[in-house]
Parts: sequence; structure tokens; C-alpha cells
Amino acid sequence: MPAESIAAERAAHGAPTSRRDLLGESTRLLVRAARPDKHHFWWAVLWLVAAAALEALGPLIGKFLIDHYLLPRHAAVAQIGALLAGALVAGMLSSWLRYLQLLRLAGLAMRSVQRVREEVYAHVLRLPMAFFDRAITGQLVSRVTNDTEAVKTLYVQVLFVMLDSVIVLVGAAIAMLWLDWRLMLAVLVLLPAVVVIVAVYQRLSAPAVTRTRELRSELNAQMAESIAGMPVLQAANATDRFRGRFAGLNESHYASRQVELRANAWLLRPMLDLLNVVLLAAVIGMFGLRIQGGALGTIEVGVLYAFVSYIARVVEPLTQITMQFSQLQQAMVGAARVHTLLKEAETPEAPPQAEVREGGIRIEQLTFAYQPGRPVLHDVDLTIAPGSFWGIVGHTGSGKSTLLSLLLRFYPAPAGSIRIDGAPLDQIGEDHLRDRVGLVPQEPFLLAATARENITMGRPISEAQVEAAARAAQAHDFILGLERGYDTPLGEGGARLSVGQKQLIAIARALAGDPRILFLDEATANIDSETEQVVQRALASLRGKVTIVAIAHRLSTVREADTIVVLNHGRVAELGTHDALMQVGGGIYRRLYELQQLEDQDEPDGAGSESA
Ligand SMILES: Nc1ncnc2c1ncn2[C@@H]1O[C@H](COP(=O)(O)OP(=O)(O)OP(=O)(O)O)[C@@H](O)[C@H]1O
Repeated sequence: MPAESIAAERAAHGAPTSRRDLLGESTRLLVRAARPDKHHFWWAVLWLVAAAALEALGPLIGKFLIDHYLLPRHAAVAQIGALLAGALVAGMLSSWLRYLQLLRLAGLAMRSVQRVREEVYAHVLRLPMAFFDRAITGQLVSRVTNDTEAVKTLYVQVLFVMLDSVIVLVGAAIAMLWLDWRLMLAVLVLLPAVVVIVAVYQRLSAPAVTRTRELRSELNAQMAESIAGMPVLQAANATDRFRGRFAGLNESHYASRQVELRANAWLLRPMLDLLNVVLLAAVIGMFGLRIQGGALGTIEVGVLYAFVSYIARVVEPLTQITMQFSQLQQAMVGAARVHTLLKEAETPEAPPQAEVREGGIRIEQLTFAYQPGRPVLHDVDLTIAPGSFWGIVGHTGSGKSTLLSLLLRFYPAPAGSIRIDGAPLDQIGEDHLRDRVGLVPQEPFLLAATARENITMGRPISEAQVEAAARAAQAHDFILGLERGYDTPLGEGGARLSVGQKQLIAIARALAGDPRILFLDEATANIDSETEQVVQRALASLRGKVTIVAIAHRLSTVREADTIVVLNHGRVAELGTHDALMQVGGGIYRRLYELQQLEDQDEPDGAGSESA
């Protein structure tokens, strides 16, 4: 990604804050994830409508009983019995339909969330490295887990409660309209009051809801960071400070939740209860006026009964809808954050036009900047022949890792500045490139899995290939020495192995894909001299078969290289074999080498890590 767009992305990072954005983005996410299950949705709506209609029958039957049998004192047992049985059957049928719709909607909600979670994870795996420069692991994890869980709440609230409430509301409104449209108007006129209550509530609590969510993901982030850096944290005696910081965050989270809850407790429930009373008073008041005017016929007592029942049915769903608002808002914030993450541009996939065949690399006029106007590599020109062994050395910050990242296409280099076997790097298909190019990073990243799984990394690699790679990496013997050989679980992060052994597994993994090019990023920085020699032997055995580009702080690792590049402030300062570079009087390489020799004399154990 060009430096400009990295900066632009950085500026654009973060969840949307305006309410319209939240609603729009959350809805888009919900609809998209639920689309494959839309037939379930429509069935559920159908069941709900039928259930609401059956439910609306209850008060109507009640009205009929009062008007036709109770008030006229007409004891027609059979008819009354039939009406009561009808009400019972309608009630049972309605419950059964609700059960059916619940099954459909719950299934839809869970499958949709499953889809969202998988999509988010797959998306994160395809994001460019520039994204991870600014991403905070804990927050990212929080998006994939907590925020997708919040999306489920959204489905549950929107689909179960809201949909149900709206349909019951419409059913009751139709029944009231049929009974007495003037009374129905009196009830409806008061309904906008609910909209006002909800709007005021939202305005008061929305910032607190967003902040609560942010604080929760900060809590997660701090927890993740602390666990990852526990040895440093304890050694630096920083636990008290971290505990204090965590407590501070936790307190802010509590305060923010309090603001939300207060808005809920002071505004929502009391106002809605008040509304209920006002509605009842309005209906009863209208009846009172009619009595005074002498306009009340006996037949209207049944209507009064039905209205009082319906008002309860109207107010309950409204209460439900508004009471859910706090959770709904949290869920919307979560969904919008998931949506924002999904909008992050993925690494553009090159249409596979070219292939890595022999592993020759040509770098031409390569200039690269992470931030606009601050290049960290300048006019780098290198031609690396297939099968050759190159070392890259230089002071800290001279651009070695950046060069490697560009060669690995973790960041896009300017068009045409890097070619592999004559083809521009960006024209090589992603899968093919990753198959043909292996990386051994400085920190060997091992999965909590067996030695074999750590080498194959899920690729379809035969047992023979795994063993051949392990042999080439000089890892075969120590793996056989483990109690279950290749099937020995290595513990989390390879906890059971020494740093050197982990590094050899990482080399075996890189070789198992049968790469044409192998990059090593300070692969010997954390191992002792003895293990370094093992790595050197492994590299020597690959000479002529695989192009090797190794960044090394330890110059002994690349001493035997065909060519050593010395980078200085992002420029190629020196280039040649070890012997040639040692001849350069006052040269950087020679100074670095002599310095290291002095250090090695002071510290004969080298890096001093455990031996492999
Ligand atoms: N992701 C990044 N975003 C912004 N600047 C970066 C990034 N990575 C490295 N830099 C900057 O680029 C310059 C070169 O860094 P690079 O990591 O390539 O050096 P290096 O030679 O590998 O150093 P070291 O030996 O310490 O690993 C440094 O000034 C560094 O601050």
C-alpha cells in the first residue's frame, strides 16, 4: 500500500459515531448475513402474523360474551362454552405458532452470527500488514468475539422482540379500529409520545453506550497485552501500575454503564408506566363523557372491556421495544464496529499472471516510505541470482526488515521495482507466491500442536516431505528424540522446546513447502553459537537449490554468503563477499564485524540462549 493510503486509512480507522451511520451499517450487516436464510424469516413473519391475529381474537371473544350473554343475562350454556373453547384454542394455537416462529428466528440468528464471525475472521486473515501496524490485538479479538456476539443480540432484539411487538401492535390497532375508530384515534394520538421518549432516551444514553463498548474492548486489549508480555511485566515490577491502569479503565466502564442505566431507570420505565395510565384515563374518560351525554348503550361495555385489554397489549410491546433500546444500542455499536472492520481494504489479489520458477530476484530503483515524504529505502538496486545466498546487514533502522517485507509483498512496493524471474512481484498469484517463498521470522511462531502439524501448517504435505524438510533443517534428530516423535504436542507457542529448536522447526516449516526462495529475518538472533552452526549447516545444504536472503545481526550467519549487502540509512552502502568487504578500509561491514568479534571475546557464549 502506498504511504499516502496508509495514512488515509489510519485517519479513517474507527467505528462510525453518528446514529444514522450506526443504524445504516448495522442494518446492512444484518441483512447481508441473514440473506441465505431469508425464507426462514418470511415463514417466521407469517407465523407471527397468524399468532398475533389469534391473540387479538381473545378480547373480541370477551367483548362478544359480555355484550351478548353477560349483560342481557342470557345463559346459553352451549354458546358460552363454544366461545370459551374458541378462546382457549385460539390461545393455544397462537402459542404453538410463536414456538414455531421462535425456532425459525433463533436458527436464523445463530446461523447469521456464525456467518458474520467466520467472515470477520477470514477478512482479518486477508488484511494487509499495514493494518496490523496500527491494530491492537486485544481490540481486534474483541471485535471477532464480543462484537459479533453483540450482533446476535441485534438479531434477537430486532427479530424477536421488535418484530413481535410491531405485529402485535398492528393486530391490536386493527381490532380497535374495527371496534370503535374514535377511541382507537384517542389511543393512537398518544403513541407519538413513545417516539419522543425513545428519542430523548437515545440522545442521553447513546454517547455512554458507545463509550462503554470502547472501554470494554480496551479492557480486553489490556488483558491480552499483559498476558502476552507477562515475563517483561513481572520482571519490570510493573504489575501494580498495570493493575492501577486496569482498575482505572474498569472504573470508567462502570461510570459509563451507570449513565446508561440511569437514563434507563429515570426515563424509560416511569415514562412508559405514565403513558399506560394516561391511555387508560383517556379511554375511560371518553366513556365517562358518553355516559354524561346519555350516549352509552349497553353494547359499549364490551367495547370498554376489549379496549382496556388491548391497551395493555399495546403498551406492553411498546414497553418491550423501548426497554430493549439500551441493549439494542450496544448491539448496534458492536455491529457497526464489525462492519467497519469488514470495510478495511483487503490485500488486493493479483490475477495470477506469472510464476516463481527459479527464484531470481531483481530489485530496481526501489524507494519506499511508510509515511509520505519520509522514505526508509532509497534507490535500492540488487540482482540476486537463482540459488544464491545473500546476506543483508546494517545498523538498526537501516531498512533491512522493510526490504524483506517488500520482497514478501507484505507492503506493496512501487510498481515494477521488484521482479521475480523477470515478472513484476504484483503479478504473481497469492497462493503460488506463498507456496514458493518461505519465511523464517526472528521469533519462531509455533502453534499449540504437534511437531508435524507445526511443519505442515495445514498444507497437504506428505510424511516423507515433512521428514525431508526436517532433515534439511537439521531438526529431524531432535524431533525423533521427543517422546512421541513427530506426533509430540509442542505446547502453547512451542513452550516445550528451546529457542534454537523452535527456530529449526520454523526453518523446516519454510522448507516443507518446497520453496524456490527462502527469507530469513534475523533467524539466528536469539540462538547460541552452537545452534547457529546447525542453522548454517542447514543453509549450506540448500545452496544452489534455493535462493536464500538472510537478514542477520550476527555476521557469522552470513559470512559464507555469495554476496552481502550493507544497508545504511535505507541505501546500499556496500556490496560484496565477506572477504571483499573486509578489505574496505573504514567500511561499515568491517567495523561491524570487528565490533562483534570484540563482543564475542567478552562473551564467549554468544547470544547465550539454550542450545538446540
Ligand atoms: N510499520 C512501520 N511503519 C512506519 N515506520 C516503520 C515501520 N517499520 C519500520 N519503520 C521505520 O522504517 C525504518 C527502517 O526500519 P526497519 O525495521 O526496516 O529497519 P531494520 O534495519 O530492520 O532495523 P532492525 O535491525 O532494528 O530490525 C525505521 O526508521 C523504522 O522506524
